Amino acid sequence: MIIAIDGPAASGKGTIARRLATHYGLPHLDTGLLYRAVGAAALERGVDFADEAALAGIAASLDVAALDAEALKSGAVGEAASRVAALPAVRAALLRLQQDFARQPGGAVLDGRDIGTVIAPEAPVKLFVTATPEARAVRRHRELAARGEAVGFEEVLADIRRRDERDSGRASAPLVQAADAQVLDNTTLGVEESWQAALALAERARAGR
Ligand SMILES: Nc1ncnc2c1ncn2[C@@H]1O[C@H](COP(=O)(O)OP(=O)(O)OP(=O)(O)O)[C@@H](O)[C@H]1O
Ligand SMILES: Nc1ccn([C@@H]2O[C@H](COP(=O)(O)O)[C@@H](O)[C@H]2O)c(=O)n1
Repeated sequence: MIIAIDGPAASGKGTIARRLATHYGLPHLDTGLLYRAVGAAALERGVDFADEAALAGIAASLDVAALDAEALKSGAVGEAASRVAALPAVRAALLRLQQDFARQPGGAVLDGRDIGTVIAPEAPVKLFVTATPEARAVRRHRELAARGEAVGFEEVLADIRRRDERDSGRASAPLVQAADAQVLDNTTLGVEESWQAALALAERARAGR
């Protein structure tokens, strides 16, 4: 069974995806980490963000087993990720890897922006997890503060809005709700309530209701 979870930045889709994976005993891929790894490498190596061929080369040679999720979660890397993710050649270089992960025997849980629309449109369970930009900025601000990143709330909110615009407005695999996705708006829900709501929606989709 493939479970596809999409949604904007800091909507809580990763938290839900991890818990669904544990609940159903499925492998999980946070596809945002792939774009973050390309963005981080570009920053580290000083690659021009307009050099699509060089960035696609980095994407094609990613060692997925070596991704350091913790190190890739900084605000600067998130911004770099959303810039490289707008480039069709970068997306093309990461496509097969994600599709193979989704289609492994027994299934998988993937979260990102285009899982239900591009990577695994055949997924029987599709959730689109969202919340207002303000609610998401509160979450991201708290998360960055816990990492020791001293950044103001207004800056985080502006970053969230900029990323929403870039992710939804790009021509290549934009962030968009799949027609057959179930929407979970967790603006007023805490982590536990959001998880319970997601599980109920997943169970409903599994039962074909
Ligand atoms: N319903 C919720 N209420 C409050 N905080 C939440 C909720 N869901 C997740 N969080 C917290 O918000 C932060 C972002 O959550 P998470 O990483 O799951 O979001 P995401 O959509 O996967 O983000 P990204 O787009 O960066 O991958 C985390 O610190 C998480 O613990
Ligand atoms: N399937 C995906 C996943 C991510 N992106 C881009 O990567 C950026 C970082 O993702 P996070 O989920 O870790 O925040 C994100 O802003 C997207 O631009 C993507 O395009 N497709």
